[in-house]
Amino acid sequence: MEVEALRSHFSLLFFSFSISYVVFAVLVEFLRIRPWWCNCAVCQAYVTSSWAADFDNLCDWYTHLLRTSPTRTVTVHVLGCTVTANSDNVEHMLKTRFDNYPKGKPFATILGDLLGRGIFNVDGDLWRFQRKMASTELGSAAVRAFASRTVAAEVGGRLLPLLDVACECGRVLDLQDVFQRFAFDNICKISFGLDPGCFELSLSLSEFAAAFDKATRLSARRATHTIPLIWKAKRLFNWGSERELREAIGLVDLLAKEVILQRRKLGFASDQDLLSRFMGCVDNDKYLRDIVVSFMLAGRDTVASALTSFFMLLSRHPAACTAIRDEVELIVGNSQALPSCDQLRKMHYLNAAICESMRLYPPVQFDSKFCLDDDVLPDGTFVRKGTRMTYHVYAMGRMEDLWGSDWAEFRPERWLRHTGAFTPESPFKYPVFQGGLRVCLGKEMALMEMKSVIASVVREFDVEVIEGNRPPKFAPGLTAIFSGGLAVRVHRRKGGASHTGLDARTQVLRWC
Ligand code: HEM
Repeated sequence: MEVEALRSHFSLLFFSFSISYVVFAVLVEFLRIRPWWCNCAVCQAYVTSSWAADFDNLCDWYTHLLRTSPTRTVTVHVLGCTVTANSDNVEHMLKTRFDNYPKGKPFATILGDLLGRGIFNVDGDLWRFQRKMASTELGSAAVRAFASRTVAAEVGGRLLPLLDVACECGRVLDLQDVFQRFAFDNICKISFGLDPGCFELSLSLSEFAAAFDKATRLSARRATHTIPLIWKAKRLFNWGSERELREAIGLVDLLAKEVILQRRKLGFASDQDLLSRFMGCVDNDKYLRDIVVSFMLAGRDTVASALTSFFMLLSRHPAACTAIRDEVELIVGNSQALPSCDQLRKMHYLNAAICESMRLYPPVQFDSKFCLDDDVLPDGTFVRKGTRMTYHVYAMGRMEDLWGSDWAEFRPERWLRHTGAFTPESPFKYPVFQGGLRVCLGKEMALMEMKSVIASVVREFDVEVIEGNRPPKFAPGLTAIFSGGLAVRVHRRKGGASHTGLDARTQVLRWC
């Protein structure tokens, strides 16, 4: 009887606590500056999703809004978000008034379950510590050389043999999936000193990859709610998408745990990879898990997305493909060896083609910060304290005032001087790798990785994109992933070397 009474007391207590929490959260939500309802045309189009009648992707709708705004800045009141495609505003946020535009607490809450205290999700000392460690590591000559050897081994030992096998059996490949596996292997080897082939996991790597995709997609979805209380309540009661997210993050945790375990097994004191360095000064496994997940996210989807859209564009621009082949032949000659780092550095046209492709299809389509104190942007827009301030990279690559009237054309030449030398653009006009104090730390590595893949693949294969002229549809998420992937058929070019030795076939099996 006493147990029964205790149980009903406990239930009552839990019930009252939940109700009080919900009432408290509702109050907090309503006291915020953000209106939860707004009749303006932009907010109505957002709330009712009527934009979808005219645009394939949300990013295309934002591009249209920003193009028609005289300041290239718009506000979506129901999201408490100001979006800009104005390069002066971007410089203001990322450099001039960096301290007024941190990631902020709301962002940390939205991505907190997935990224925890990893570099993407923190400000202040936690960010400075991780940035210092990572930039020392990724900037060192030894790591650059190691990264270049690793990428060459992945290209020669796994990627090219896989394409060979696909050629032989006339198989249709999802190129996006192939590049995700390739980029995942690379980031694990370079950042953690581990080959995913050695992981001892209860599920296959593709099941973990699917969980990773789901976790990023559902985390990003939180930011699209006009009333954040909805996802917070769902999380509290472990309902629907929030339950799915919790399960997916559970698998991501298992994968990160395995990475840390393997690194410990192999010993980390003498190793030079990024994770070993962090392990030398961090003894908190949850913090190490957050660091591992952030680097997986940084290195896998961004590079895979950039390579996938590159091959999609190349299939529509045969002249650019010929120009890349000519450049590779001129620099590498008839040698069967993969291009070296020095040779890749000399490929100016290829560099230009990659930048041009990411102008139209940036892997990170937009990025947000939070305004700490009331501010006025260079274009005169007033930004109230607590506003989410987003710079829209995808829209910026499509602005006539930034790129000229031929902005819609894929034209690598716009990045080349008359001498043929590559000329970079201001990172605030082209914030594909962000700019200012939090500029991407993996930029050079990513460019080397992409050049190595493209130079090696176009030399030996023709990549035919199946039904390649449809505009791509992006899956919602933190990076630009094509929903449905990119279906291709690969054909070996005359004189292309075969990579299908027995050894290579065994390697390929892991990716099939
Ligand atoms: C094409 C490939 C890539 C693109 C387009 C890209 C783009 C970006 C962008 C836009 C940010 C800013 C994100 C934010 O603050 O919210 C960023 C940050 C970062 N990226 Fe990359 N990235 C790429 C590849 C890589 C790779 C391969 C690494 C590998 C190590 C990497 C490591 C990082 C790190 C550590 C940061 C955080 C910097 C900080 O907050 O101080 N990225 N990247």
